[in-house]
Amino acid sequence: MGNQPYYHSTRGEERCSPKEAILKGIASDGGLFVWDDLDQMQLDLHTFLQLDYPGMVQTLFRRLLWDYSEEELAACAQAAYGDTFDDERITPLVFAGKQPVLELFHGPTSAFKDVALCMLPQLMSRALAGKDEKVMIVTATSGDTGKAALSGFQDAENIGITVFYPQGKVSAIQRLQMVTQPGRNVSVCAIEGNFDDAQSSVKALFQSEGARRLKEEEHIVLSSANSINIGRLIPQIVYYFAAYQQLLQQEKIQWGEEISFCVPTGNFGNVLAGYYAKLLGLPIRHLIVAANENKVLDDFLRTGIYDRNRSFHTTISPSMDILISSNLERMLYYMCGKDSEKIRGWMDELARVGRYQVDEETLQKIRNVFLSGHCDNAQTSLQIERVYRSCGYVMDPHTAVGSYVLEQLALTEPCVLLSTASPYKFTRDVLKALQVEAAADDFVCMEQLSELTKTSIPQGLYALKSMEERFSDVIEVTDMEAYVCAKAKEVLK
Ligand SMILES: N[C@@H](CCOP(=O)(O)O)C(=O)O
Repeated sequence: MGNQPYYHSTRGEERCSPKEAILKGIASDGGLFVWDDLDQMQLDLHTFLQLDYPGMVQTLFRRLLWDYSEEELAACAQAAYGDTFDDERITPLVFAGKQPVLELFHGPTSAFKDVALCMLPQLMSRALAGKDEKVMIVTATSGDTGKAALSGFQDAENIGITVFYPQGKVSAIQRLQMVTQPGRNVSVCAIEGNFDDAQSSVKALFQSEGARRLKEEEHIVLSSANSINIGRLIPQIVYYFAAYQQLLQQEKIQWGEEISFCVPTGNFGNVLAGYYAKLLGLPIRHLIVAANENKVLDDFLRTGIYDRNRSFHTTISPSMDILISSNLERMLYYMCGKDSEKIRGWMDELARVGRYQVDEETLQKIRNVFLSGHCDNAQTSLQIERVYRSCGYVMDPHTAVGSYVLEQLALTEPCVLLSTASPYKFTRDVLKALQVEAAADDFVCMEQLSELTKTSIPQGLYALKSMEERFSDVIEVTDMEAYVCAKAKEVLK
């Protein structure tokens, strides 16, 4: 395979081709798949930035997903981005006053997850083709991934999907988006616990007796639609380049000028994609990790100590209510000199005592790129209001967290704020922030917000009004393994 990137576990030797890594989702030792030569595969920016969005996707994937044929990549790009987004730029760059904002929510479910989850099912189906196996996708969500994954995998051949969300800890619209999902191969279930409980149990499931038996007896393998799967992560790299391209086109920056990105962060997948874009040659100065009250990452970036032993806060930016940030492991891998033993040690400590401390050299390298800050609920609301009053731009609470943190840092270089979801997914909290008395009905709230701000309600969200709720299961975390095994047999029979 020459210089082709073989993916291997952050925690050891296990190696896979791209298709195998996508099918597996997570390595057998619990680590995440990475490729070592990422920083030696710089893209030719002059050529790359001339391409349209699908062209950038194909060029990048040709490098990183080398076992897909040209025909497969072209078909994947067409299916994912042909006519699924409501803006032909896919991720349009707009301005809130002087602040550049990359809107990532123009896909079918109105969250940034769509950019990758319109693509992952395409990649997964082609990786599965010709195999005597079926795949059960198991996904944990704190609100946005779940719906985007359900929508992307709906009725995919030989693939089933189960989504677990924390009961009472997602927005009303996020819940409705999931529990009304059509499709013969989908299931949705609430768990008694928080996102971390769901995600940890999903990871453990891959090593479980249930998974072993599904594979042996039913030829069903488990995979993931979370950003632990490299097939989820790679499509997200592209929009960092798209942002740079649009800034150049709008003559806001000079060719080669370094810029920064501010990323509302929970599971660290989105901001990690930005780091990968940097390693691939995009002139990025800083990546800003913006946290809500669950500020485990902000504390880590300040002290080098990752400590999840703290209270879990349920906030108005629920998709970021996370204390175990999975993809940090991949960033640490690159920053600590690609030392799997170190990673294994830190991740073992995290699992055993909920805490680890990185060495000073690694921390310095990290802080050279990553800055951070946090924002509480009250500041989030105030920020939504302040931005709206100052320039008429209406942002969702996650984007507002980023906006607040960015303002606190007062950087000198141009910085793009990533807007991760439509405000209409969080209408009640946005109206409250704008000092409007919200109606009891969520769809009237959408109309109120639309009237007030003269913005359009995303069709997919308003359509929920007439959709039937299909899923009402609520289970204990300890029952997740049995639930997935039963659903896999049911939907993939
Ligand atoms: N913020 C996410 C949590 C899962 O993150 P992912 O990027 O790893 O899928 C959500 O909204 O579900």
